[in-house]
Amino acid sequence: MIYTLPKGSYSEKAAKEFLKFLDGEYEIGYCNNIYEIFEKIDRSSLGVVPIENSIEGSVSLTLDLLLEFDVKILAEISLDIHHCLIGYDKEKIKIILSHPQALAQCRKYIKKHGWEVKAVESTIKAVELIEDERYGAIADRDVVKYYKHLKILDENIEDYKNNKTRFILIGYKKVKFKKEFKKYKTSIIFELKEDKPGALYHVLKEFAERGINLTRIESRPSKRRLGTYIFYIDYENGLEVLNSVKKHTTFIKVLGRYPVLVE
Ligand SMILES: O=C(O)C(=O)Cc1ccccc1
Repeated sequence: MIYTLPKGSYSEKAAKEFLKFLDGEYEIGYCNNIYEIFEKIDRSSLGVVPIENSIEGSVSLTLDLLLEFDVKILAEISLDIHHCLIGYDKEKIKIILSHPQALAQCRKYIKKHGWEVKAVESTIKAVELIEDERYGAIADRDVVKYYKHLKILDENIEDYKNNKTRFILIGYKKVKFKKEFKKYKTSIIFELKEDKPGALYHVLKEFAERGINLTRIESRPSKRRLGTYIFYIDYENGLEVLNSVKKHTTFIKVLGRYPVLVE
């Protein structure tokens, strides 16, 4: 099984993209939300979740769950995301529903129309909640194949061009791909040992001195005390810097070294 968000979701599109590269047969299992995907994955199954968008930034729930669950990141792909307005009659819409990421990527468009906003757990949940012409949803154009009573009322409504979302393949088992890939990334989570000037610099210095390119660095609340953080770093290629980083941290979690299948 490969678990993802509901049929017609962007995450399902990403799961189908991963399956093109994966060795072996997988049935797609549909979950209502990202948390459920992490809960469902076991030693023999995989999951696909969104992790970062070019307009809105990281999917913080995914980042938090990567710390909470012992899953590994096995691969990543980036997909172009073109949002559509789905419903009955654009002129009669009062409330817009969608996943928080989709709402944020269309913030200007929504504000221009003065609509109320309701965040739900997926773009497909949003489409399912369109009770009457007062409601509109932001989702992929293909959803009207599954919800034939609804129409595409507007297209490419995202606020900025080149809107891309990075999706990760997650699981507990090693997977085989149908071909070799050149570009690899490693993702780690760590907490700084000391809260003093230069503490983060000393970690970054370990990468800089080895000429290792960081592709992402982000801090998330530690959830233990206001003002204390954990850090997420993605960097190109290998694991060789980890022993040097470890001495500056209270803990370090290696999420995986994995191929970038589609940029
Ligand atoms: O709800 C979906 O369809 C998802 O896959 C989550 C999402 C929402 C907006 C952009 C990318 C992924």
